[in-house]
Amino acid sequence: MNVVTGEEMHQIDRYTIEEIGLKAELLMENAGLAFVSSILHLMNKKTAKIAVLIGVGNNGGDGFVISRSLLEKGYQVDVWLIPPVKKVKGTARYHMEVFKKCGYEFTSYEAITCEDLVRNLKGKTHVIDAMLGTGLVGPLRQPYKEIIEQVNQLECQIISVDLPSGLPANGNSCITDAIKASRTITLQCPKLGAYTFPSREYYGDLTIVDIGIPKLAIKQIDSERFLWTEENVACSLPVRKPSSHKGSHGKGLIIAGSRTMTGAPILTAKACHRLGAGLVTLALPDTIINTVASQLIESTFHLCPSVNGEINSLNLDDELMNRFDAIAVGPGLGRNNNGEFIETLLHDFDKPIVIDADGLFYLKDFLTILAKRKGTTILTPHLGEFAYLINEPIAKVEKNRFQVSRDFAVKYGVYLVLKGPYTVVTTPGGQQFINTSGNPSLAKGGSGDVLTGMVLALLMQQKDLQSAISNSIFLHGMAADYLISHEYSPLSVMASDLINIMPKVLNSIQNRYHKYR
Ligand SMILES: NC(=O)C1=CN([C@@H]2O[C@H](COP(=O)(O)OP(=O)(O)OC[C@H]3O[C@@H](n4cnc5c(N)ncnc54)[C@H](OP(=O)(O)O)[C@@H]3O)[C@@H](O)[C@H]2O)[C@H](O)CC1
Ligand SMILES: [K+]
Repeated sequence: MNVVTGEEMHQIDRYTIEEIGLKAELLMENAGLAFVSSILHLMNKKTAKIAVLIGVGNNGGDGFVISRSLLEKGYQVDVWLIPPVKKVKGTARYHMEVFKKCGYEFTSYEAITCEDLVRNLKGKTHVIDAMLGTGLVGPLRQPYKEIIEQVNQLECQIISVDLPSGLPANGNSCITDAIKASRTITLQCPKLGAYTFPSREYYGDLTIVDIGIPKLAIKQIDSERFLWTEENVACSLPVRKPSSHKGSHGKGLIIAGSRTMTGAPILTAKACHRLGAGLVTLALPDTIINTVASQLIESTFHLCPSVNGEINSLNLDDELMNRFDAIAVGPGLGRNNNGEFIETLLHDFDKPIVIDADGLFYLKDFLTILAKRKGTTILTPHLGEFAYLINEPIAKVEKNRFQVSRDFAVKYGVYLVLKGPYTVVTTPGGQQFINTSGNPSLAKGGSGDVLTGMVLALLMQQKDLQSAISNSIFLHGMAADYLISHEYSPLSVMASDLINIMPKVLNSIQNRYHKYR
């Protein structure tokens, strides 16, 4: 599913209307009806008292269709038109006339004061925000500003049409005043701002509804941003052939661990086994082998000479190294040596390498080598690690995370996994895939180590690397979602729980989508 900017959405609308010939009035009707179908379950017809706030443009036009549809169904609805009536034009005007001809009325904000409106809204159970949508330009003007300030203080449910009014669709501009919705029903394509912070916090729960825009119109924009959903995972997870053997599912090497971080290699290796890797070897500092090996019965081990309890060199000749199909390096390595073995890997190993955690810390010194590397490289930083890697403040990375991660991935020819809420995977070609699973229970030590093992496992089993990476991230988040919907709280989930619950997560996805198997 494409994730679009406001401008891209307008291009899609234009193509649908002008080239394909679907009438704007019909699209608006579809939009309003799809919105209503998706909220009916939230409203009790006997007790719901609904207000619809209608703006000057087509978002307001959707509001007229929504109001008519709810009134036709017998709901109690008060409708408020915010701009002067004469300013309502085009498709919105058409639906305003239809609304009136059906015998319904609205109150014009022009004729009353803000206090009158607020008094009325205080008695409502639901306010539908159809004031402003993707056509917002610049800082919010009056009278929307004063109305939005008041609406945000109400205690009722606020449901926004397409996006919360006052919020820029693209998310990265400065937010002054915007509706703080309890729920947003987005029309056809999710907007970029819904996956950017702090913009996302204004959306509340997000639902995306189909309003009948043809796929061909969406293809025209040549967008490079997509959502990666459960359905994408279900259709692309590897299926084992009856004739397969352990060599068919990859031989992975994990270079991890140090004297003070013995848990990281255990988590990474266990997660890698759990997601189906054929063989997993752990390269560890020689001093911690007993501690780690006692927790891992499925892995084999390679001992590396250590200094200060951290790996100092790999002690792997080319032949030995090239027996592996992929390598993951970084979890719990420590930062007290010079990390020259990372340079060796980048030079000598031409198959996929996943670099995480302290591996990324060392990588900063070898970025020129990274840019020249022929083999595939996958970097999995969180915001802080990425900000350090590119020498920028965290706040700047957060605000422009789509742009900065794209710039980096294209410049260095890597797959960049920028972790956090709505983790973004950027391919070396610049396409971006936004993850839709997960919850704040993942913000805990060890959860990144688990993800690294999962990425390593799937990339050895799937031809398409982007699917392999996005699937690992989705399953990792889905494990956290599964846990908190089954008696865990976001406080209690531990990284090892993600690994332990994975069989149930895989089963649930495979059962639900058995048509793809
Ligand atoms: N996705 C679809 O296919 C469909 C979407 N629909 C809905 O249409 C809106 C987008 O409609 P549009 O008319 O382009 O935009 P808005 O509804 O946001 O209104 C734009 C007008 O708002 C005024 N404006 C702009 N910026 C500000 C501001 N900062 N402060 C106050 N007012 C502002 C301005 O009007 P003026 O008269 O004041 O100049 C703009 O012209 C989309 O979001 C969907 O909800 C269609 O229904 C169907 C298809
Ligand atoms: K809106």
